[in-house]
Amino acid sequence: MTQESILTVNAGSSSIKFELFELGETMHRGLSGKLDRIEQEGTRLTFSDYEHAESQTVDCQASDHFSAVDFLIDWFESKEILAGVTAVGHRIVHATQLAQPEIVTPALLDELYRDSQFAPQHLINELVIVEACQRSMPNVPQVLCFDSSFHHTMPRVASTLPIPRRYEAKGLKRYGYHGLSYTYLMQELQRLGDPAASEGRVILAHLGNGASMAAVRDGKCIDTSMGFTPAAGLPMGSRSGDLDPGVFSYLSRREGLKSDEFFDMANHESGLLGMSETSSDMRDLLAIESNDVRAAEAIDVFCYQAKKMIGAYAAALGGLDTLVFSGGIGEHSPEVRARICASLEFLGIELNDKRNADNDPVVSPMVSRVNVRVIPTDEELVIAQSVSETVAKLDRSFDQHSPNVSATSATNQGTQS
Ligand SMILES: Nc1ncnc2c1ncn2[C@@H]1O[C@H](COP(=O)(O)OP(=O)(O)O)[C@@H](O)[C@H]1O
Ligand SMILES: CC(=O)OP(=O)(O)O
Ligand SMILES: [Mg+2]
Repeated sequence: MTQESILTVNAGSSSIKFELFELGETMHRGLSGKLDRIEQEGTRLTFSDYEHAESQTVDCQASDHFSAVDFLIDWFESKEILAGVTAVGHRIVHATQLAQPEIVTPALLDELYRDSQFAPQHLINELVIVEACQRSMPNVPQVLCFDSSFHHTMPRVASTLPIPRRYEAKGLKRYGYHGLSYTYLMQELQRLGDPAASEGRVILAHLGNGASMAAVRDGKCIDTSMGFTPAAGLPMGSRSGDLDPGVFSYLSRREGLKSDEFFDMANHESGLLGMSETSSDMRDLLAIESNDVRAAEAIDVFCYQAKKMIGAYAAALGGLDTLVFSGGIGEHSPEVRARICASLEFLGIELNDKRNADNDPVVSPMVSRVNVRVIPTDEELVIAQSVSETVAKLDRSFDQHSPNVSATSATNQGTQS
């Protein structure tokens, strides 16, 4: 019998991650993988089974995101991965209004395509893969899980952009992203028994290729560093983060830079990559910084801006109880955590060198005013949980209206033989 499962899809600007959660009495992790380096040299698919953790790699001949999606769906079908899939969950970075996961409808897809300029590097890529999954699994519910939902609790003082009021009616405000990661981190804080999870002042630092922070008071987000688009806030792998608006007007007047060129510069050529002129990857820069002043400066700017953001959020929260590092850099780099936290003792932030070097779950000393934690994020689990809850709700409403129909019985008849 085919194993029933939920498929999660997390499409980013240059990668698509997926994972199967097998359904039984409890959910079990199955196959997972990542198609990365999309639109670069050497696009490849790496996958592994949870049980047999050794990963395998397949080369992918894809010139753009669209052909990479086709490649992935063909690979799923060739491996008969989709036959048991009863629901698919997608990470969608932006939805202007929606606070809860939603089952996709044609009207919702149209609305998201209309809004795609809110997150131009992400949203189109994500919607293309939703449609590909719909074509391949026409009878399977596709659940959209929104990054921006986590930040709906932000007060107006944090979400309002200081530009003429008329633009707000057109949707120009600060939305915030990385919300699925933040949802997981708050869930973990709760599970670990950290009292600040429900009552207290928490800063969550998701430092990956994209980087942001969120300030959370009594379990609710009150501010976050990404804003109208995911290009705002901290410097990132290749995104600038916050920029003086004068930079665009100056470059457009002096160098004739067009808005599309400015977009590419700020999103693809800036951040660690732009400052180091070498790489957007923190590991590469840490490896060469002792001999390369540009790499050293790029890391310094990244850590300095992160430190300032912590100071700003401690002020917004009226103090700090817990600081969480996550994302590829936050989880794996003792050096970056140490540089960010240096001289923040006045806020109660201290690191224990040994624990920090070991990437321990708690990297602050045993007795410390602020708990400094390292929590590996798990956006996939949040997506799978949301799918399971959303489909259960759908089942209940089917049960009320039509007792013989069940959404979870809708396995992928489109690909089953
Ligand atoms: N051991 C490490 N030390 C420093 N940086 C690391 C380490 N491992 C991963 N990283 C960095 O994490 C970043 C990628 O983060 P990740 O969260 O995996 O990215 P994505 O946003 O694509 O999900 C890269 O800059 C990478 O260099
Ligand atoms: C929203 C965002 O920046 O996501 P990522 O870090 O996955 O690029
Ligand atoms: Mg990520």
